[in-house]
Amino acid sequence: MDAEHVGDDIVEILFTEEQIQARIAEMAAQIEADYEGKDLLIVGVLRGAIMVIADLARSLGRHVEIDWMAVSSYGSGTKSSGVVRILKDLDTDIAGRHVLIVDEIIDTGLTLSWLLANLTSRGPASVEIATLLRKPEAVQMPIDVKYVGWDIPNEFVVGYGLDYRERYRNLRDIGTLAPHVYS
Ligand SMILES: O=P(O)(O)OC[C@H]1O[C@H](OP(=O)(O)OP(=O)(O)O)[C@H](O)[C@@H]1O
Ligand code: HPA
Ligand SMILES: [Mg+2]
Repeated sequence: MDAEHVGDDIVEILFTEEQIQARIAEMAAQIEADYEGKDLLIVGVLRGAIMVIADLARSLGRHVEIDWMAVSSYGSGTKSSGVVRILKDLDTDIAGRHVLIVDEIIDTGLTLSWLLANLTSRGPASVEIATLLRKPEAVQMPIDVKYVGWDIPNEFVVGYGLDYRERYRNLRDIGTLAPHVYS
């Protein structure tokens, strides 16, 4: 039977709402310092990054433009398919712009290494990556990531934008899903 409450299938909370907000504020301070005097375009990776972008952008006390790309490599499962598809491209011409790609998780690295190459080919002044979470043990495609919230173990996590079959994105905390949900 379906769980009634969004938190019902969470076995362990890894990061609470408060911890997430505090870490994002620290990342925002670092980004502000690094981009002082430069224009900044944040590229959010739909759909998982919606919460990070909403909170990171509001933690920045400076002007910032936000655009979105939708790519998908996971479909409905817990394993990357390795094939990245553009579902929605940027509306902005990024040539000559300082671009910061923001996502909520780097797992195998396939999505962001592909996106980094794709955006780099458009001639931006700079491209960097910020991610709230990274799984060092899962990486198949090493990438330079300038801003990382936390490195986490190789477990499937949900909440704060992260989904399993489109559910749990609206959980305020980040946690691990009970294996019975997907096994
Ligand atoms: O490092 P990787 O193994 O490539 O995994 C990371 C990517 O996978 C998830 O997106 P997903 O394709 O599930 O789309 P979603 O954001 O709509 O959930 C997540 O939001 C990252 O963008
Ligand atoms: O651990 C994860 N949880 C949810 N979505 C994901 N996409 C890549 N890794 C994950
Ligand atoms: Mg997903």
